[in-house]
Order: sequence, then C-alpha cells, then structure tokens
Amino acid sequence: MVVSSSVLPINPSDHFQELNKTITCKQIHENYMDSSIIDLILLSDSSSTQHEAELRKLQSVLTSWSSFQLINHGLSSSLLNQIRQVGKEFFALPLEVKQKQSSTLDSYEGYGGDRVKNDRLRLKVSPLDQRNLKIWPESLPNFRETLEDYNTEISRVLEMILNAIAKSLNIEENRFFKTCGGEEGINIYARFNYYPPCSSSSGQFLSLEPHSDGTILTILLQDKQVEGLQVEKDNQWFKVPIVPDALFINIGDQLEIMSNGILKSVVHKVVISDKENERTSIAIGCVPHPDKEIGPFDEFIDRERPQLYNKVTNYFGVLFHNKYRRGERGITSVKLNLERYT
Ligand SMILES: O=C(O)CCC(=O)C(=O)O
Ligand SMILES: [Fe+2]
Repeated sequence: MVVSSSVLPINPSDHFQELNKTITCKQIHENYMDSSIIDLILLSDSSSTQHEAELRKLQSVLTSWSSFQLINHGLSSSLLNQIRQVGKEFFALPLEVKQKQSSTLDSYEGYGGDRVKNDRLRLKVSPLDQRNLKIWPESLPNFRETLEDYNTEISRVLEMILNAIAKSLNIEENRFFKTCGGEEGINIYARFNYYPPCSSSSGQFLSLEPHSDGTILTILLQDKQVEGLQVEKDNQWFKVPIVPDALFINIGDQLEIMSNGILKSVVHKVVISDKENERTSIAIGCVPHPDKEIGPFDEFIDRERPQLYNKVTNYFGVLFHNKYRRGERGITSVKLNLERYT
C-alpha cells in the first residue's frame, strides 16, 4: 500500500540539489558489505575469553565500515516486531490524522513526507520531561507504551556500545557517555521511516539521499523483508544485508569529532527496488545534551595527529541541520583546514 503524505516544510528537490558538491561517490557497487557482526554479550562481558578479540573486531569493523550489525543486544524479537508494527500502523493512518503530527520549520519533531520518496515521523523520546506528547499519535493504543519500552532498552544498549567503543580505543570506558551528558542528559530521537514500493521504470529509486547522521551514533532497526540501505566506503556503495533481529549501528558526525577523526561518520542512502512491498525502518538518533561542548578528546591529539575539528555546542540542533537542509554535510563546517590529516 502506498501512503500519501503531507507537504515537507523544505522543498525536497531544493533540499538536495547541491548534494553532490559535498557528497560524491563515483561508482555504483552492487556488492553487500562484509559481514560485520558484533556480539554485545562478548563486548560487555570482560570475563569472557573472547572479550578482547571482540573488542579488536569492533575496532577493525569501525575503521573499515564505520558501522556494524549488533547481535545479542538483549531486545526481544517480540519488542522488535511491536515497534515495527506501531510504525507501520502510524503510516497507514489517513493523511489528515498523520498531519496532526505535522512538523514545522522551527522544529525537528513531527510528521513530514514528500509524497514520492519517503514519509517520516520524528519524536524526541529522551529526556522524559522533554517529550512533546501532543504529537505522539494518540489514536494508536500501543504506540506510546511500545516506544517507551523500546527507548528503555535502546538507552541500555547505547551506554554499552559507547563504553565498548571507548574501550576499543583504549580510553576511559565511560568517556563518551559522560561527555555527552550521561543517562539524564543524552537526547534520543526516534525517526520512523516509510518508503513506498519502487514505481520507477528504471527499477530503482533513490528514496533517501546520501547523508551522514548528525548524531553520536544511530541505532537502526531495518525492515524485516525489504532491503534498501547502502553505505559508502572508498567511493563505492555497498548494500547493507538484512540480518534478522540485528540492530544496525552507524557512527554519526559527533563521534567523528570526539575521536578527532579516528572514527568517521558513514555516508549512507536508501535505494528502493522492490516494486510490491513498502519498506519501514526505525532510526534512533543519539545526540549529546545541547549544552555540552563536544570537541576532539585530548587523548586523541598529539604531534602526529593535531586537533582536526573545532569544538561545538548543539551541533545537531544548529550546524548540522542548517547544512542538511541545503543537502550539505555538517561535518565540513567543523573540520579545521588540515587537509593532509582528514
Ligand atoms: O531507512 C534506513 O535504512 C535509513 C534511515 C536513515 O538513514 C535515517 O533515518 O537517518
Ligand atoms: Fe541516516
């Protein structure tokens, strides 16, 4: 079923017409990315004999792909199915009901779509007292409870992953988590995505333009059946396979900044070729508290590797979105001009 949608506050064709000025990828590559499966139990259990090896694997996968498939994360299949289900139920609502959740130009939250390419609903889920419950769909009985449960589980996973990444980079375990505001301070946004089946005669449709996320990292639950996500590596595109019940984790711009470029945010896009089935996904964007200053950690700066990024505050709310609206990458405005290192 194809769902009609509201008018996007920003014209999508303007939105991305300059995109290729900053995001270029020379070759279409139909290969899948390597199996980069990371096991959260092994990562977090330091008494396991495989713990060190899993940390090394994490480091290597992050260096090559800036993203990975997380298994053994502790979220039950039934919770994953429920969150997918409430997302699908939302997009199936009549347009005028969805529009009650409409996003406005001055707000990142709400419902928006561009009729042809994709629909999305963005909601701030954490901190709890900043939920804008007025725009949480109220006609769907399980929506709120399911998103709350999902958020609780995702927050747990977020802390564990950030700690494991810190450990894999040989810095204090809770360094990223604490710097970004910790449990009370880190902001969590849910973005429900809907992609209609491909109606293009070319057999493929670019449904979400290439971008990197302005987050620390993003935790994505892919559709169970319909693939479409692709990541860029070495100027080529690679398809992201569907790994049942895995969460796909990708590095966002703010981890690139904090790691002084040792980690890189990944450019990704969605290409739909399925002509019959819609695709949905749920992306959880994890963002530092807007008052926290984010900059390259001292641990990653030395004579060989000088500071490569400016310090920023509220990067997600201001710099990233100003650039994103114009189809450009926010990270370019934070990079210091030291070309040979970046
Ligand atoms: O739908 C997907 O697979 C990717 C979504 C995405 O990149 C995003 O919401 O930022
Ligand atoms: Fe994204």
